[in-house]
Amino acid sequence: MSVEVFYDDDADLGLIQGRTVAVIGYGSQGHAHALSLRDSGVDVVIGLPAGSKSRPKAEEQGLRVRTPGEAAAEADIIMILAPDTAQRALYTESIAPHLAAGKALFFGHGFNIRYGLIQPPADVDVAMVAPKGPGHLVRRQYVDGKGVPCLVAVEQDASGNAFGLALAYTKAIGGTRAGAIRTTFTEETETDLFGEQAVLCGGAAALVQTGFEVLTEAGYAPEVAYFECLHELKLIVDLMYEGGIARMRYSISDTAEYGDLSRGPRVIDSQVKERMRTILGEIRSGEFAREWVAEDEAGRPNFAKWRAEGAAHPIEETGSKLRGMMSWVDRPITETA
Ligand SMILES: NC(=O)C1=CN([C@@H]2O[C@H](COP(=O)(O)OP(=O)(O)OC[C@H]3O[C@@H](n4cnc5c(N)ncnc54)[C@H](OP(=O)(O)O)[C@@H]3O)[C@@H](O)[C@H]2O)C=CC1
Ligand SMILES: CC[C@](O)(C(C)=O)C(=O)O
Ligand SMILES: [Mg+2]
Ligand SMILES: [Mg+2]
Repeated sequence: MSVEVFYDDDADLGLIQGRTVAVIGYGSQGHAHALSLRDSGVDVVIGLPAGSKSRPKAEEQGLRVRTPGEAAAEADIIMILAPDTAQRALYTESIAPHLAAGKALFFGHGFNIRYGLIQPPADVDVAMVAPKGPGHLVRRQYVDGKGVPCLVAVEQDASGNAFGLALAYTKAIGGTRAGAIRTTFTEETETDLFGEQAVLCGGAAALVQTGFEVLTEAGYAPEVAYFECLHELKLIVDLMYEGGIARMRYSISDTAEYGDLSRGPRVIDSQVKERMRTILGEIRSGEFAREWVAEDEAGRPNFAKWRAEGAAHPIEETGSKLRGMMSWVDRPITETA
């Protein structure tokens, strides 16, 4: 592999065990990091605003909960796991006043550092530990004695051992059991945004909706179109997840495979690839970040409109009826700890 990968034996838990970590935010990632850090012998304090609905959840787990400013003040390492759009104001109001030489500022995603929205002082370590999976999986794997691979990066090495400290943190949440890959804030941020926009979320959702529209507009039953364009996608993606595209092609019929090989490149053609390059260009130039920050500051009018349009798409009504027939689907996502 061309990347550097680090495992448990490369990381020294002792670097973090004697120190206090403030986990700011207790959502998907925050709860997983906090509980696993605590179970790894790290002193953890949670930072949440007074009215946060996450407070009772953290307190039920026996965690010490303070305001973000109080938590930042008492911690040596401050991990920001609040929503990306909340981080700039949170940093300015509650974290920056409590930073001092020798402290470390950690992130779970590089957005605010990559786009200069947060500019920490030169005498603190700035690092990232970004698990490559949702927080509930991160916690479940840790509890099962396993781990989710993490991307680890250092933006600023004031102490001379910021990477060692980040690896110790990664070990404490189980990441080095699976492997920690060294990257940069720039690489993590740009690839994460590209993946979610062009392929995983934006690309996949538009592909599913468009396929459903083509079938239903041609007169096919929405229920049948739903199965073909959305429901079965999970079966196909699970095969890819387990063994790559090759395994998926091994498992499907020859008829499906011939259709895949001959028609797939006609759907996702060179023009789509060119538009993907444009989207990557907007991410790299900062255009997307500026647009998203402005949208957020304006109260998210387009976000709300597009979200409502998506929720009103006919595929949602069809899906909600069909999922009612499948007792194993629609299970709420519950925390395992
Ligand atoms: N979700 C994921 O799987 C992944 C997320 N990340 C990154 O992790 C970070 C956190 O994301 P995620 O866990 O999804 O976030 P969530 O939306 O799940 O949780 C956010 C948490 O932050 C709290 N919060 C909201 N505003 C503030 C504030 N001003 N100060 C302090 N806490 C606040 C929320 O409290 P309340 O409940 O009251 O709203 C909630 O507890 C982001 O940088 C994200 O990009 C990285 C990898 C994967
Ligand atoms: C794919 C979406 C993601 O990037 C993630 C869970 O990794 C996110 O920002 O939520
Ligand atoms: Mg991601
Ligand atoms: Mg993301």
